[in-house]
Amino acid sequence: MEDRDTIEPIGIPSNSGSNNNNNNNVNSANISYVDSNGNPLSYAKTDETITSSSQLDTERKFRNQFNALFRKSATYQWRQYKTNLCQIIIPVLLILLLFVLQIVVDNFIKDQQGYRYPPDFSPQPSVPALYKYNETSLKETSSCFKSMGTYNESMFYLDSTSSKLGSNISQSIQSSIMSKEESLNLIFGQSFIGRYGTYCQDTPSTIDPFSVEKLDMNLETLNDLTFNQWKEYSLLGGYNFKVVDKDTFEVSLLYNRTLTFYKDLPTLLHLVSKAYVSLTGTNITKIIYDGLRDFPHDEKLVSFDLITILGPTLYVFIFQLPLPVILRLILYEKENKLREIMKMMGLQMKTYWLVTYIFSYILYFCSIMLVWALAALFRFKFFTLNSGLAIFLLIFFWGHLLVCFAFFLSVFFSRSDSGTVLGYIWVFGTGILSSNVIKSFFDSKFTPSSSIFVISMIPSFVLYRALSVLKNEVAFDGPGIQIDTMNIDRIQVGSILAFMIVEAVIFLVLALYLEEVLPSDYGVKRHPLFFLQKSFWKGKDESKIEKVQVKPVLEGEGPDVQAERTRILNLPNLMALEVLDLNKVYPAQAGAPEKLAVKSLALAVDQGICFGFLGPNGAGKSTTISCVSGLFQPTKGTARVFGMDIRTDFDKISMVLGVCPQDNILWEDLTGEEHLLFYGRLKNLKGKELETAVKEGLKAVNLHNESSKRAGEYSGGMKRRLSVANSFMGNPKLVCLDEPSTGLDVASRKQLWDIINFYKRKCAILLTTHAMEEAEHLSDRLGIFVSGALRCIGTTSELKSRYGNGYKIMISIEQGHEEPAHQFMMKLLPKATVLNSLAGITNYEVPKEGVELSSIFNALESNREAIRLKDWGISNSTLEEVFLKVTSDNFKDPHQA
Ligand SMILES: Nc1ncnc2c1ncn2[C@@H]1O[C@H](COP(=O)(O)OP(=O)(O)OP(=O)(O)O)[C@@H](O)[C@H]1O
Repeated sequence: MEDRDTIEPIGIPSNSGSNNNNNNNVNSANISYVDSNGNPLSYAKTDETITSSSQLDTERKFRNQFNALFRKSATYQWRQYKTNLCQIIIPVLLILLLFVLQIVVDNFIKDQQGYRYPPDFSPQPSVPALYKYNETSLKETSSCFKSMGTYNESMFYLDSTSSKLGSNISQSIQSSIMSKEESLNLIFGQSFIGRYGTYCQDTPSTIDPFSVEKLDMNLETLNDLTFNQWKEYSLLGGYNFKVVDKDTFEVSLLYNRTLTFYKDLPTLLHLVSKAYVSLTGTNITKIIYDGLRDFPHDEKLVSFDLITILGPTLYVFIFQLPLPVILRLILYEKENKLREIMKMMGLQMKTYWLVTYIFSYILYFCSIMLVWALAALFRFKFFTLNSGLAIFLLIFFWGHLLVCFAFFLSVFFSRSDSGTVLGYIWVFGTGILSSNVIKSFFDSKFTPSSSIFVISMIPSFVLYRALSVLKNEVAFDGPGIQIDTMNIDRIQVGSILAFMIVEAVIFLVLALYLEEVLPSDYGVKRHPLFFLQKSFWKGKDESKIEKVQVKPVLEGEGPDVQAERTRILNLPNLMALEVLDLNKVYPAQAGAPEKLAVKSLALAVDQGICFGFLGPNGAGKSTTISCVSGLFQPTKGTARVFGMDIRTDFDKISMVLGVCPQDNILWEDLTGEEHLLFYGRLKNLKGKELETAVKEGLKAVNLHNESSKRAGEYSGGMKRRLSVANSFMGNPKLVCLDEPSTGLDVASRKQLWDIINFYKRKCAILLTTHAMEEAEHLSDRLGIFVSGALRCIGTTSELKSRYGNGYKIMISIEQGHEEPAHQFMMKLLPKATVLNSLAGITNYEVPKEGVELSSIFNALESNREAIRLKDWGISNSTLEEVFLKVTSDNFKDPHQA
């Protein structure tokens, strides 16, 4: 292992002779940025010198990155099988529930003998006239009519399309009424209603429904005619006038349920009462609507199609259920900064979004296809009568809208829990709203198309619209949507799908845009109008980028920090990292004012060395690393990695950057090996090279025996070692290690040091630590931070000699002889001061200047007996002392002029 005290810059630093100078007399002139030959100082200790960034492999290859991310996501999703299974099983359970409910309802109906549909008319309908419709019954008409109950009045039949309308009809009927015939019956065809009235117009009042010709046929013929022809002639309804005279008007109404869905009942009632009023004048005393009855129709079992009725309400939940799952998938990586670390290590965001899209869609698609298969198996009319193409198109396009909408929502959340909860609230909230409120807008003929348009802008509502169209077409024995009816006025599948596509595109664009510009905890954000900037479309114009020139002098900085500034202005060769007057201000947050975390930081890290960042908590070390690694955008100033600017070339930089952040950023469900494979692939490794790199990486951090264990099952120290191994994958040229040894036991820490020492020379390392021993052991150069600024910079020995307090001498004296021994020491070293004295052991501090170690050694050894000296020792200043001194509140740089 290297002795850090022997590491000096290449060339002879001009302060190297200052070790023996009196600290208080050292001034800025003693610390220089040039060697004895006047060349700028270089500390580089690399195996392979890089002279231009073009020598580096900075290309982000889409194929490799897609492969890396796809494999990682596939493995991750596979491990998430419990969540994914739930996602699939819940809709399946809902379908099963619906199926079971239908069975229960069917059984209930079967048990309720005498129950007839529809049940909720008032007054209650009379028993419908039933035809036992079959070949035999048609032939044996007389027996058929027996089943028609008490219906035995004569009827009048009218259809305006028939030639039976005549000018003398009115009189004929009028006279029939006036002659108090027992009963009159009229049947109207659809064209009659269509011609004379609709619900909202006044026209019905002008109609005289008695202007009909009395049909000369008996009841049987009439019923036969009604039964066999109501479909053909589109008969809407009829009247059975039971009592019609000047005082009383009693009528019952016949309706054609199949044709009108009861919609025309009010019109029919309105027509007849108006006609009666106009016929008889105003002296009516009684109008009795005696009842309703169905047209004669085929005998069939009364059924209640619960599945079709409840379908859209339930399907709107089922089709939306993947939303919270997708949100969780996206927000897990966002919350745990996994997305940011992938970005820092080179991942292109377009690849990230593409792969996330594919996986989200697959999740959705699998679950919905299973629902479809199951519902078809159970013969749900919604899925069996409607055209398969219409259902597929709905599933296909809704999936895209759902995923894009999830992307959009994810922008506004940083925690996966809150996003998932909102997802569920959204699914159930909009589901309930759809079937209770929105339904009436879609069902009503009077909702303006502009309102339909606005409502359909909400994804859940456009889904409901599509589902209810499909449902309407199968309800009441409808034939379902077929390919040739998909775009008819009532259905408009095309326009609904178009809505979905347009919305999907809008939400996707909005999501990607907001991700770029919306302030968030991490990441570099763009100007809100970035898309108007030329550079967005045509690439960056280097000449337009503000040049950052390091200030040669900054007031209040010590001479070594200033010398570093001058060195940056006269760099000897390409640096692994140049930090150029970097400032970072954290904006004010609730209750807390804005914080200047890094102040005009200027330093350079040579190739192949380890540069240590020391400083108390909150000094700005992590912030500096975060700016260099692209987690935060600097407020002012910049940094260059191998000459590439972090403001403009981060895409390239990320390919030669390795980052081990302060927290372990890992996928709990991926193994150590899978982590390394992912980062290796991301950095363009493949085949044997990748395999070897993974093996070596795992061995280096001593995880080779735990390589197939999931990161979530690792101990804290193992996770830390894996984070370090991740950062060194793929031959990075600059590695940022933020407190890598936190939480490691002594053995692991020593092992980590070996790793860092192993990688040194292959790449430059930026190391923050609170362990002085570690800093001393690993760092070729050190900078001590206080309150966001560098207070001193240099090699360990330089710092010790500049800021150390001198030698420490310890003597151990036999009991009772302490005083003469102390007198002896003060005579030998008049400038010595006692640090502490206890139980015969006294510690002295002696300034270095004017002290010769050999003379102290000789004096103590030759007087061992005389002063009753049991033991003694001498040591240099420690880095810890330097640190405590430099970071103390009342520190005044003794070298400052
Ligand atoms: N996201 C943030 N928002 C606001 N202020 C922040 C944020 N992160 C850090 N700070 C503040 O910036 C200052 C520098 O913090 P930073 O984490 O860089 O210090 P550090 O030297 O790394 O400390 P430590 O040794 O404890 O990790 C601190 O005062 C801290 O409170």
